[in-house]
Amino acid sequence: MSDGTSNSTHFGFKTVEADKKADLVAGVFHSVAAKYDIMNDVMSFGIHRLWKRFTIETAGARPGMKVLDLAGGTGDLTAKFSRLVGDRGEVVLADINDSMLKVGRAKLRDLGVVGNVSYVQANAEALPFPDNHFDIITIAFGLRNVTDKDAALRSMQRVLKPGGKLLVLEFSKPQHEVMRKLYDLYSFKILPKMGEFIAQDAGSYEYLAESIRMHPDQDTLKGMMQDAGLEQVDYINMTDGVVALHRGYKF
Ligand SMILES: C[S@@+](CC[C@H](N)C(=O)[O-])C[C@H]1O[C@@H](n2cnc3c(N)ncnc32)[C@H](O)[C@@H]1O
Repeated sequence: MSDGTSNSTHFGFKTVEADKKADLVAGVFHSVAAKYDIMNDVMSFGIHRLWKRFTIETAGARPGMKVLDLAGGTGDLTAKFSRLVGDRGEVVLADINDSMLKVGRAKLRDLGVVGNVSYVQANAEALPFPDNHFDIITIAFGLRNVTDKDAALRSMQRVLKPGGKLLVLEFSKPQHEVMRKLYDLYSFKILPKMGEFIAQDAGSYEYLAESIRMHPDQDTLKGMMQDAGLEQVDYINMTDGVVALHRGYKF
């Protein structure tokens, strides 16, 4: 999100020129791509699988639907959607980063997820799809990395079909002080050390912790989705609000 008064934005806790952020984010994901899946399991103690499972259940994908897994990375959601929409359906895994797309495509092929999945390198801020195209759009742990989040939400609203649903799964604000303190301790003291030990990359995991703190909280994101034209927007906190699933419709 630009700060509105200048051409600057946040990259974690740093203030950077808005047009530099995408390259900095690209550096992070080129660096973590190969170890992304193992790090997700280790860092979240496997809980990211439950957050994603709940997202899939909330999406309500049915045979024949068109689904966009935006910022889809290594394709955890795509794999599940592919089975749900079946041969008549279509899943597009879109991501700005070719390293993440390559890891995702190789993983899904190994899992036998082929036929109804396509891969597109795209920036969430300017989606290369027609208006009113998808029944469901998900963006999981992607939005906080996007420079212009408002433009991205407008772009998602544009490509959603009338009656379609947008789900934003993202880190958010823990609801209780005790949880906030524990979470800070974990994020700033332990997480970068795990990143160094497992992926030899403390910097990327420092960015992860910082980018989470800079991301809009539950109600701010809800307002941003409404401003982008989404309706009946609500959210569900998971793990005390460490993560929230926001849902909005286009009518
Ligand atoms: C933390 S990963 C999440 C991957 C996957 N959705 C998941 O939940 O495991 C964030 C992804 O967002 C992608 N990304 C960052 N900025 C983006 C943008 N502007 N447009 C599209 N994808 C973007 C990154 O390349 C990365 O693959």
